[in-house]
Amino acid sequence: MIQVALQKMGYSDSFYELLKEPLRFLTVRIPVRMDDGSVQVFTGYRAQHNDAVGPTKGGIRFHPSVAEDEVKALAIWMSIKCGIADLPFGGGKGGIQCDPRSLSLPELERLSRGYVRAISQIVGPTKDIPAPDVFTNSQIMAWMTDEYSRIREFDSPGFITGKPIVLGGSAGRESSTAMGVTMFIKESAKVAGIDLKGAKVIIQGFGNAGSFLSKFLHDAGANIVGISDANGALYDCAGLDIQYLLDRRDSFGTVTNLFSNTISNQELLVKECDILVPAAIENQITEDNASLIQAKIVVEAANGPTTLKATEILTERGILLVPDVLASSGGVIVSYFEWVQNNQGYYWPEEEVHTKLEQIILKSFHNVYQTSQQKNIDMRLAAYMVGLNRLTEAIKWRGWI
Ligand SMILES: NC(=O)C1=CN([C@@H]2O[C@H](COP(=O)(O)OP(=O)(O)OC[C@H]3O[C@@H](n4cnc5c(N)ncnc54)[C@H](O)[C@@H]3O)[C@@H](O)[C@H]2O)C=CC1
Ligand SMILES: O=C(O)CCC(=O)C(=O)O
Repeated sequence: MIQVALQKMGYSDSFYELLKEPLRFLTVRIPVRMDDGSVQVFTGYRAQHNDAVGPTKGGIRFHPSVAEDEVKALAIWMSIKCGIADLPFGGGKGGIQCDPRSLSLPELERLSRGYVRAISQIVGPTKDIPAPDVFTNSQIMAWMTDEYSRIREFDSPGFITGKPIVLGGSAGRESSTAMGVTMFIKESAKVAGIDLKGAKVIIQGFGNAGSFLSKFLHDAGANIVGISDANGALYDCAGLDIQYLLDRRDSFGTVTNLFSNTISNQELLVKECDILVPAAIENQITEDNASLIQAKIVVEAANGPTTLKATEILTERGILLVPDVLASSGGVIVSYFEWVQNNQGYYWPEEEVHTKLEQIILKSFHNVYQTSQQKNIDMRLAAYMVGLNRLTEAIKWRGWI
């Protein structure tokens, strides 16, 4: 995508050579004392895609399938995402190969602190600012802030975002990814001529992004007919009882294990709906199921849920696809606000955060949508062209190319 976008923008191959890989990539090994006295060694990564625009920024994922290529791709997507929202950041991302669901809280704390010790040389408020992602949360950000502050010997809230409010977190950050997706859904429903009231919505993933989203859309009058988690999915064309599901989900976004009438994640994606929101992991909509998707709009809350071949199939079928680098930007936008507030030591009320978030989201959506209309290209390619603009300009001004 980067190559195609750069060619369309008239940039030389040198730009692609520079941007096709992260500038820096660190692999670390983290020894953790387990509760039974044994030591387990975990592998972690931190990728910094490009810092021409400013410090790199992006979440940390704890998941059994975290891999080098995945972390690199996620860091590159963060550069595009920050570019579209016009934030003064490049892209970064981190991850630890682990299953936090099988760790005790003390083990999780030791692992989180060990990771910060291992990457502390290359991160920091003016270098690279992490945040939550899959299976990480504000508690983990709090331990990480504390560890980093101890290493540096001063309180450093600007080292990481997604913190609890009492440690310098921003009002609205926890629900910001979903709030952003909700705003994108409202705008895309308008251009697709869909009334959100009564629209049937399927959401894959019931964690931070998916669960808040189900609440916001339900409150906006949409009918949530399907949800899922790592164990399975629930579908009811008459609509699910969202409040009941929210009350019963665990801290890892799992709820379907309480039901016997579940279907698989793959079955859920092709069920009847108006709006489909993948909000879990990568590579869920592929050439195997893209022709079976029944939604009129697909809004990617997750990073990388749709392959490029599937993007082509959906576009040919006239389905409006709002790509990840645009649709999931609410989180990093409010993370930027959190970092700004930490740097100022002055904190904004939630309404101010929402107003500022909405301004950026509306501008981003219409920039990308208009580019796609004017150039007759799909929203993903348009998003890459908009997102690469600031980065390529910064590279030129710095004289790197
Ligand atoms: N948390 C944030 O601020 C942001 C998250 N995202 C993206 O949104 C997606 C979801 O992230 P979060 O909600 O933060 O994570 P989370 O850890 O809070 O929730 C993840 C959800 O996905 C489900 N899941 C995990 N593995 C799965 C599998 N193999 N198949 C189906 N479902 C599975 C989990 O059961 C859970 O319901 C990810 O792609 C993440 O990168 C994007 C932007 C910001
Ligand atoms: O909030 C952030 O800084 C990054 C969020 C993130 O990892 C993402 O948008 O994928």
